[in-house]
Amino acid sequence: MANIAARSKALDEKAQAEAALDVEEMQQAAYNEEDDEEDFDMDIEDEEADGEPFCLPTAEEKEAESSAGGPDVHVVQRRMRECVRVLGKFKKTSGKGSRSEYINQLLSDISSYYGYNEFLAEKLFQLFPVAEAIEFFEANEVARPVTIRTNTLRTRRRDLAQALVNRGVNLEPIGKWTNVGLQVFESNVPIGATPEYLAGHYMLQAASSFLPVIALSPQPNERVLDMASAPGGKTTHIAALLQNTGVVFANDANKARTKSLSANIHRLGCKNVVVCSYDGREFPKVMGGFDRVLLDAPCSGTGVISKDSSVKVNKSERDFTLLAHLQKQLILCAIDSVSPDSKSGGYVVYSTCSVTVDENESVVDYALRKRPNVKLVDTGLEFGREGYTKYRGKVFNPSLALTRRFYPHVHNMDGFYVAKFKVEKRGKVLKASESTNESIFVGIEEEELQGAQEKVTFDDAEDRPYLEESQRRQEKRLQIRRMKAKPKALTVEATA
Ligand SMILES: C[S@@+](CC[C@H](N)C(=O)[O-])C[C@H]1O[C@@H](n2cnc3c(N)ncnc32)[C@H](O)[C@@H]1O
Repeated sequence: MANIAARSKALDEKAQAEAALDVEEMQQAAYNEEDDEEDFDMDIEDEEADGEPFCLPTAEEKEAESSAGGPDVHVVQRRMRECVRVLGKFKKTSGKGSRSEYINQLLSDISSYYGYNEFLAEKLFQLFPVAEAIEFFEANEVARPVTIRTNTLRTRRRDLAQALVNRGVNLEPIGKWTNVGLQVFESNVPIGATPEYLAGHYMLQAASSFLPVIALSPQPNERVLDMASAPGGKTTHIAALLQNTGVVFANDANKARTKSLSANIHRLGCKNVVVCSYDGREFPKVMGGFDRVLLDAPCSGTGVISKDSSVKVNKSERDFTLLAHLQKQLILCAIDSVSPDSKSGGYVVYSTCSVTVDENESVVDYALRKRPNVKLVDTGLEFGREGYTKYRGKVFNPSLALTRRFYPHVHNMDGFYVAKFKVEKRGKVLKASESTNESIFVGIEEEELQGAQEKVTFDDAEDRPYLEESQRRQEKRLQIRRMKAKPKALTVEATA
């Protein structure tokens, strides 16, 4: 009896959790609807003028599509547009089928049209309201502007711009937020082989890559660790901001990649850099007490798909789990490598060129929970969207709003994420209260904390429910797809 009662309680709890998720999905749908209305008014009018009502394809139509080697590109385009329109106006459209049927159709069309595996298409789709998701996928098909960073150790931006203009390069400053960046519109010469390039007057660097270093804001004479640094775009930027004073330890676990790192350091005339090759998780045992640490973490690269389209098909759920695991270990080591007694610093910047929440907010939130002596601070960046404080049932520390997200379709730069932490003195530890998320000071013995911090452990149990939930949902979707793929007569028979 006790067993039955326990099972029934568990089932009730599960049903409650599912109901809560449904409410969340409906809220998200309503939010999407509000957001989509403005953008899609034009399309709606166009389609209505056609007078052709839109229906999802039947199982027979889909079978015909797949036996013809996949759907016609124009059919897919129209269907995506229609699904976005229907989803944007879902309550007002008396279309056949449920919201999830339209979403499944749209996801399947996004995968085939843009060439993503279904898992990644869905993961990225979930980040945005429906219409915006399409803008994101579209932006990934277009190359970002070519940008360069002036190496202020060798020249000034004005002089560099003049020298390049004289060679037939058409360029302009990137924007007010950087005083070293130039955007190249066209060039008569290969921009990676000009005499100025060879003389180290600039670095060919994506605009988004400037952001973590601007947030880090290294000050002259500081000791800085760049934990994952090859090929050195950010290391050389740090060295320049230090004006060749202090010291930058440029580390990368991949020894082969330290060759290009060293080459860039020499070309750009950085005299304050020491190159080393450790697994980042060995810090601070190898060396600690830094004023600032940059962790530009190894990531899935979902922010740079326009540069590397292989990401579309080669990333699985397991990759994201393993990457997040590594990122969580690295971020704790980065924090522990900072000296809380630093007079001028005491900061860690965490960045990725990925847009997924697993690799960004989840990692930062984890660090806040595991290291009560750190807090998030303003990145100092003038633009970028706020990081998520809630995402698909996960609730993060409210201070995650201080972190910044950058997107190709919004900022015309690679997708990027930047978070900045201040590391406090360990004797006076900031601890997030579990119930309120408010920060309170609690005294923790220095030794106790050191002991707790020596071993970087990873909380596998924490991610398990999310993995299980995602697996359950994936199975449910597959089931729906299988049912839809069955011939109609059979489906009727089975349900009768
Ligand atoms: C995003 S890239 C760094 C780009 C670099 N910061 C720049 O601006 O040029 C990530 C780097 O992390 C390195 N890496 C991967 N695992 C690592 C680990 N466990 N410890 C340190 N570095 C690691 C990779 O070799 C790769 O060079």
